[in-house]
Amino acid sequence: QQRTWAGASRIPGPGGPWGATGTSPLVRRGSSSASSCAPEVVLTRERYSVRRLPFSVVSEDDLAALERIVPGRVITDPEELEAPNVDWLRTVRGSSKVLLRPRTSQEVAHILRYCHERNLAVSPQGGNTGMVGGSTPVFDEIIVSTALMNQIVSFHNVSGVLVCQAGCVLEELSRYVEERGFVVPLDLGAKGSCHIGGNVATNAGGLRFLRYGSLRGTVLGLEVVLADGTILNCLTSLRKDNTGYDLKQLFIGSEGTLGVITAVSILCPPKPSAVNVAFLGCPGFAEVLQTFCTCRGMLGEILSAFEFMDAECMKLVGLHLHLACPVQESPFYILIETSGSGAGHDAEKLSGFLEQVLGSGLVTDGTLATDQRRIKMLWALRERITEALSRDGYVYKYDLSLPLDRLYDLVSDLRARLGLHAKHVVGYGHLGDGNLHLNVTAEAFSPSLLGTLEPYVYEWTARQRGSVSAEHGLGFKKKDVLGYSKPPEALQLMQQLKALLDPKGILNPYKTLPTRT
Ligand SMILES: O=C(O)CC[C@@H](O)C(=O)O
Ligand SMILES: [Zn+2]
Repeated sequence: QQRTWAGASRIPGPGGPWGATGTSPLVRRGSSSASSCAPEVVLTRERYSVRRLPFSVVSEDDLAALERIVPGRVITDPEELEAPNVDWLRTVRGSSKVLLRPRTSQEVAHILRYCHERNLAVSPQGGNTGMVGGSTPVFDEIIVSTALMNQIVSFHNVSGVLVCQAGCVLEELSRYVEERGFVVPLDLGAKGSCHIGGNVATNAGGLRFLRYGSLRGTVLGLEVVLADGTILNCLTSLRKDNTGYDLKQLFIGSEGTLGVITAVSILCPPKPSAVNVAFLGCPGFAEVLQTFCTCRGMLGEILSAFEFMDAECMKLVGLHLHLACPVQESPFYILIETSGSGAGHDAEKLSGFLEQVLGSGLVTDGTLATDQRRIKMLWALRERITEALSRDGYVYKYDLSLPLDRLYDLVSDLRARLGLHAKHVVGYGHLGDGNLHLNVTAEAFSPSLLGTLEPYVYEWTARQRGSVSAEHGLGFKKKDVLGYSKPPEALQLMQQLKALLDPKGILNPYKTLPTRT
């Protein structure tokens, strides 16, 4: 099986779940089949003591009926079901016995109509690259995979509007529109495996958020199949359409709990002709923030990414991925990307900015890339942190929105609090969006370490009026902490919307909304 990370690929070697150790980008997010030496993942229902809801159990008659809906695309082979039952982080595992591969929205509609009637639970699945266990079943839910729904429907080369099925892989869409002079307004480390439908269902943020904003703005229309099999065709390509409630927003970020997204219409901006990446070393977090202010002031409209990582992250990408630090060792590193339409103009602005931050001591060392190969190399240091962390052990992940001036305090605080109980406590993320990725690694999952981290991290975040999930969603792992970021009235309305759209609760159960006690 081919495994890819950020577009690069290789065949897995014998060296463990991530293949042989080496220098190439090896890991495909979304496939946890890995090699046979990978330790078994504990069943979600056991690790988290979940109670199965009273759904029907798939019978032989059901299998025959489903076979009539998607002939030859009903998968029941336990070996083939292993990977889709486990998340790519290998932290949650369901026990689904059936995976379906529809090709069309009509087939999805037939499947859901049938499951609704029979009270069978469904777990929609795209690339299975999420961070919060949102796309893997918890018990025996039927997995409905979008893998074969991978057709581009249309692309308009004046407006840049792309319409495609939900199962298109992000990187393939990027390649397609780039050949036509546009870019997809979304980019993330899992681009080689994630599906656009899953991206929209989770309202994925990613690396272009600072420039192009949320999918809530760039997704123009959606086609969604509701729990009872109704096809809701809101697949408009209009930029402006102020008629009634904006129903698509309900499904963006609903993680497959309100409907299954089957097609999307997305506005692609023109491809910038001049791209530069600067990688800088900073002496402290205060200087990182100062550099951000200076950068916004001096680069203005050409700034397209402002990412940061701490020294621990750099240590881990060096240790596990053999990526070399391109600048002098520093406590913090910043990656700045500019995207514009005039190479000369952008270069002039950038050199003025670099002169300023180096001269004032905000930055101690830096390197600049203008060619594709070096740009990719610098981005790899930031994009592949997740992969390096996964090789370090069990990873506790927190994805927080915090006020910029307090953004790193929680990392330092936890490092002191956890001491030797953790292997590494790292902080990195989309600083330009106020989004911290706080990750803690340990040799193995431990309930006591989890107890030290939670609810501490969530309480800390709530005190700052931050968000307990900036961009990864809630899925299975974070569903019970929603109340730290939303008031009880909002939670209640969410429950009511769920009951309205999915009265039997068959769509992605045990996800997004808190367990009712
Ligand atoms: O692994 C994580 O915690 C973050 C993953 C992703 O959102 C990123 O920004 O690299
Ligand atoms: Zn991120």
